[in-house]
Amino acid sequence: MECMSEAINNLKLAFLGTGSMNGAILRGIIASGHDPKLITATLRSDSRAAELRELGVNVLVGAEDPQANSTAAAGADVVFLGVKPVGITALCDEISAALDPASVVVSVAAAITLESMVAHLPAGQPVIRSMPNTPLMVGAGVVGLSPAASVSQAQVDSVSALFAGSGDVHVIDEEQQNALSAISGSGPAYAFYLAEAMANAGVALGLDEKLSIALARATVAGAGKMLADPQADPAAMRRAVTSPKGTTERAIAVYDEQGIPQIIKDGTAAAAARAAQLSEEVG
Ligand SMILES: NC(=O)C1=CN([C@@H]2O[C@H](COP(=O)(O)OP(=O)(O)OC[C@H]3O[C@@H](n4cnc5c(N)ncnc54)[C@H](O)[C@@H]3O)[C@@H](O)[C@H]2O)C=CC1
Ligand SMILES: O=C(O)[C@@H]1CCC=N1
Repeated sequence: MECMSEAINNLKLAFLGTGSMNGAILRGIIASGHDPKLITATLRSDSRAAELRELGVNVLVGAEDPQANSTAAAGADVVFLGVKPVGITALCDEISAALDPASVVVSVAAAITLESMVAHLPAGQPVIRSMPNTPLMVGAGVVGLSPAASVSQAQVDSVSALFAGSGDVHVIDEEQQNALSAISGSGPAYAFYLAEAMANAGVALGLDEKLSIALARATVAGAGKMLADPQADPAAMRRAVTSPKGTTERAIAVYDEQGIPQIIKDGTAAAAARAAQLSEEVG
């Protein structure tokens, strides 16, 4: 593992389209010790360039330099594609001539299949479909990786090690990507939604809004920290808070009666179905 961390420490990285998701991966990788001087990030406009430059990374802005993505990709060992799904194949076309045959292309886009990327990259180019999540930026993320047949085990290990400094890595069959996306890719939004709903509920119970937001935020964050233990059992932890004939029991009974578990199933099924639909539309 020490050898692997030495090997990945020298990798040159390119982040093409450095918005929320690529920005979170980049921050996680820097926080885990990667030299920012080995990283080049591109943006379409310069509105976020200053904050990226403050991290010590090289920033190229497409509006000022039409070659920005190709320049960043050239000579990079790993090239993260972080634009919206609809822009991924065009970005593959744009950078194809600049890519080194040994560079590993890692797409973070929902729904865009390996097959569609392979069709827009040079023959045999190593490419990985990934589904990360934004908590990577605080070292508490999750990512699912699905490598194409062109990717060697050593390359899978390198990309896994890059992510492993800031989160859990799961190598999965591509068929599972839409389901993983519905749970861990979108999942941070569900936790934030719960915090929002709890804050609003506190206000309805008469709490001051600022206090209610502070309570909801710290409670969801604290519960998340407890869940971070790999041995944590969410059901057992819920039961530990739920005293027989106590207050929590009443709340959970209402949630069960109103079908919250089924509602969560329906929501994640809708997210996975949307990914499949997006694959048809743009993949
Ligand atoms: N936001 C999230 O939590 C997650 C997002 N994703 C995936 O990440 C991808 C990006 O999503 P977000 O980061 O949320 O969007 P975003 O809009 O925050 O970031 C996209 C960035 O790409 C830039 N961009 C667009 N076209 C470009 C081009 N041709 N060259 C260089 N830069 C360009 C935009 O200016 C923007 O900064 C999507 O494909 C999405 O499916 C995956 C998992 C989670
Ligand atoms: O909402 C989306 O489409 C992306 C993929 C998972 C999280 N955000």
